[in-house]
Amino acid sequence: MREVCVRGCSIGTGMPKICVPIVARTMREIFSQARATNNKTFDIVEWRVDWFEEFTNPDTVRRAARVLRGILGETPILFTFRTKKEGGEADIDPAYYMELNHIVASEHLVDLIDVELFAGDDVVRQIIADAHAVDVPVVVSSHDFEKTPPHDELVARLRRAEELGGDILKTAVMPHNSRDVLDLLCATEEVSRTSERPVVTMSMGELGMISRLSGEVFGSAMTFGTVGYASAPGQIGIEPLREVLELLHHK
Ligand SMILES: O=C1C[C@@](O)(C(=O)O)C[C@@H](O)[C@@H]1O
Repeated sequence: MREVCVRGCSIGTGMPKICVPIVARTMREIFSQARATNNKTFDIVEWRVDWFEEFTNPDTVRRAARVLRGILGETPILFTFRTKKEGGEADIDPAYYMELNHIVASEHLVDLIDVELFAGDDVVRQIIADAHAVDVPVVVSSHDFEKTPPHDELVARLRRAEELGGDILKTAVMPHNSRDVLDLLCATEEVSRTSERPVVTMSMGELGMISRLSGEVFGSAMTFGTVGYASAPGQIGIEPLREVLELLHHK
């Protein structure tokens, strides 16, 4: 399916969906960042749990997820633990990575989960199997905060995410020149045209900002925008983001 639907939000059709990251260290910050999104127009919230200083306690994670749900209502929640080597704030033991994802998916505390492609095939397969058993779709993601790998490598990573069973295929990379941005856009166009799954890509930093705006043209189904707090370089506020997405929207 080229479309993934969560709480009525279709990822893979129409305008790219806007996802707002929550990058909070404490319960209080989770509360205030979530509240700040109320009355704003966007589609999905990504809870970047690697920022949460109590992520090692599953009960606190459960409690925080319930707080989020209480504030966000029907807004879909994407649960993401981003490890340091992929640009995140913390590292996690693979067994606990699997356990945490299993808890939030099987208890339906969130609507989508993110698993890192480079966590290793066995870990990725297990997390996907657990999530699919309870009908929770999985984003399989990869990141390079240093550079943009060559076109063929970008395509290979997205295809591998699909082979492993990912429902959404995602990659974020850092450009050093405009050619790198074009490579990312080319790979996005190619995979989105030929794969069975929605693709989400971004070229980071200021140079790559165009890729966060042009998803509908080149085949990226979701884009990350901020309500005050960015989780990666090059993200812009959701209001200007939405204006440009609407401008570029075609039926
Ligand atoms: O993987 C991604 C994409 C991202 O790195 C970006 O560049 O917008 C932001 C992260 O929060 C998210 O998990």
